[in-house]
Amino acid sequence: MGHSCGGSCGSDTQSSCHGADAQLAQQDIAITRSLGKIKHKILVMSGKGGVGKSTVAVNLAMGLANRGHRVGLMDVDLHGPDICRMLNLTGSLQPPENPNDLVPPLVYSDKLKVVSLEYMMKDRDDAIIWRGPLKIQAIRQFVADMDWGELDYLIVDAPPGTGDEPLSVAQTIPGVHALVVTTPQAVALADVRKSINFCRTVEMPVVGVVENMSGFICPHCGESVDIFSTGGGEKTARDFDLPFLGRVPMDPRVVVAGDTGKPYLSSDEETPATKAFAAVVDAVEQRLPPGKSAPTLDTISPASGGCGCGSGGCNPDKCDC
Ligand SMILES: Nc1ncnc2c1ncn2[C@@H]1O[C@H](COP(=O)(O)OP(=O)(O)OP(=O)(O)O)[C@@H](O)[C@H]1O
Repeated sequence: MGHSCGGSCGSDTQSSCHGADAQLAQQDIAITRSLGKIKHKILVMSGKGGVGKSTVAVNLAMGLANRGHRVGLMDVDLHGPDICRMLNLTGSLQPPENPNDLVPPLVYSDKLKVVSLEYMMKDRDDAIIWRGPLKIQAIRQFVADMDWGELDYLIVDAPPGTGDEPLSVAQTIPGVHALVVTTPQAVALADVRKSINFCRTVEMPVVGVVENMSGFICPHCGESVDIFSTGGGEKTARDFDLPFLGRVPMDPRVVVAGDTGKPYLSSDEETPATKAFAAVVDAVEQRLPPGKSAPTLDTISPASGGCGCGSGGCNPDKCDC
């Protein structure tokens, strides 16, 4: 009969516990190998569902790729993976010829590669009912197995909230920065503050806040109507001493673009929404320049003295106030 392992792995036997440790260590090596040639990794987060996180992720990826940067887009939203639909990508991931090789992502264009956890489902309309540890393991495996090659940016779309998926990404992808998407109304802003505090807790630097669905531009008279109010995202960014990356208005063409699988930024049309998305891309490029490695927590989310005091948390290692 086997004896219980004294560690925290919950394994029945010491040998299987050590086996699991070795497997995790192997996976860590594979993750480092898979992510080693990627300059910047950005996790697109939101406190609340339906605020346009996937829309921002797709258009950010598209905008960066349009400027000639090599971009990867990874959908780890197990419960509602939308990225492939938004890009009209219908292919499936092909296993490499040599089973020891990494899996090539789908190719959207020569500058944009895409993978989605959707490809782990037998039927894309199936609902996923997985407990936390299984989700964490799936995300680790997914990151470890992908052959991204050299990239300037990897954009990761996670489900809303501060659950297992964003936590797994924060813990699995070294050097990842969060980009927080919100809408301007008070209920969304309350949730976004939780997201920012989550980032502080897991020590994930925040590249900035985007306020989506900020005003509706009437297609008839061109006047802006503040359906969900406006300016709340910018104020929240200011309150937390974080960069504000821009405000994207509501535009029915954004919905059509997502539903028909043509990212809005792929159109040549100049509208307030395309200009706003382009401004967000400018801000990301400026804060995380493609030719440079990622700045540190202190430079990206400056707080008083760099310690976070007065803006949602204090890191005692850095605090001398
Ligand atoms: N600026 C915008 N103008 C008009 N519609 C928008 C805008 N941004 C997003 N939408 C629409 O809002 C809906 C929700 O967007 P999206 O799926 O990107 O949100 P999400 O936050 O990723 O959702 P989920 O919580 O399900 O992951 C979609 O129909 C999308 O087309």
